[in-house]
Amino acid sequence: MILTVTANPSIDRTIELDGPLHPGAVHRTRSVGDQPGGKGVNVARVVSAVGVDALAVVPARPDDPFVRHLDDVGLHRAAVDVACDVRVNLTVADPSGVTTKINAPGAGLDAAEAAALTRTVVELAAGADWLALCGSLPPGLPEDWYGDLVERLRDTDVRVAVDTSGPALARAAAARPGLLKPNSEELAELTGADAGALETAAAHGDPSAAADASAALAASTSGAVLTTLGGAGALLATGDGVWFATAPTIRVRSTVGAGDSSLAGYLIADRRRFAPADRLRHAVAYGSAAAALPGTTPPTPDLLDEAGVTVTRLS
Ligand SMILES: Nc1ncnc2c1ncn2[C@@H]1O[C@H](COP(=O)(O)OP(=O)(O)O)[C@@H](O)[C@H]1O
Ligand SMILES: O=P(O)(O)OC[C@H]1O[C@](O)(COP(=O)(O)O)[C@@H](O)[C@@H]1O
Repeated sequence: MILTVTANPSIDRTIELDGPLHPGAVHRTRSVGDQPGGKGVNVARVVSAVGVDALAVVPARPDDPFVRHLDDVGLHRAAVDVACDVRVNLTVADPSGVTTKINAPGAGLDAAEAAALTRTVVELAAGADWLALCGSLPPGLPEDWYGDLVERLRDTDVRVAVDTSGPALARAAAARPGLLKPNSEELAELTGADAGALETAAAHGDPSAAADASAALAASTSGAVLTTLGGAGALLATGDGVWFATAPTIRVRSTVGAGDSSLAGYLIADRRRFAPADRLRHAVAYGSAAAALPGTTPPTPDLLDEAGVTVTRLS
């Protein structure tokens, strides 16, 4: 079973415009739709769509509209009761595929709610193969919440993956999780590299700077590092080597949830005991399939273009 934790879930509201977004202008919408979101929710939706058991832990009141959205998509969930409303995150998508995200900070958890969330995660982790700790932390959870969970679960059978950003990512990386899923900006935050330069060089066929940074991070955690590079593809660094995969050519509809789908693809492939190059191929195929879908829609296996992904071993 793959257990995901979304400490700061969201209702993802996608607004599709009929033309390009111009700050200060009046726009007309082509469509507006809501989906349950937050990184761990997205990972669990992709994993369950292939028939692998997934359970999403979220803090949410039973009568929160977010829970109704989860039920609508049939996701198995463990909702920890909290007082506040789940946030609404906005995605503004223009017809050319440019997406602008506006994320709210999220509702605060009080000390009792935070303790209940931690207890639930630790209890459920006992029955999981992977625990994916995903997304930003809401007010009320300390920056080292993910790092503490990694340390607390170190001597158990569950393997822990972390996909977050900022100080929570730095703390989690220092706790040495089994898998980290940074994008180029997060890799840059952790290693001091220039994010734009990493992604641009990789897009021009030179992933060496991102590969070196990923390998250094993997060496410091003794785990795997799956670095996604947007349209340039992704890298996998482990103690056994570094692999680079290009992304298939797609028509981008919404990149929201693309990174989460990459992580899900990697976990699905790991559950199937694929070799590293094929875990990476799967991750990229899932990420790109998600980017070709509107809003936060999770990709299904029939949409994967694995043949369009070229994997090269770099070291
Ligand atoms: N323009 C694009 N063309 C093809 N694939 C893309 C594009 N943008 C993103 N992807 C896919 O989505 C994955 C994750 O994207 P990225 O932007 O790095 O993640 P995050 O959402 O975490 O920032 C990439 O590795 C790639 O497979
Ligand atoms: O927790 P954060 O960092 O605010 O991000 C939450 C947002 O990220 C998403 O999980 C999408 O993530 P990715 O685009 O990185 O895959 C949305 O569903 C959600 O609105």
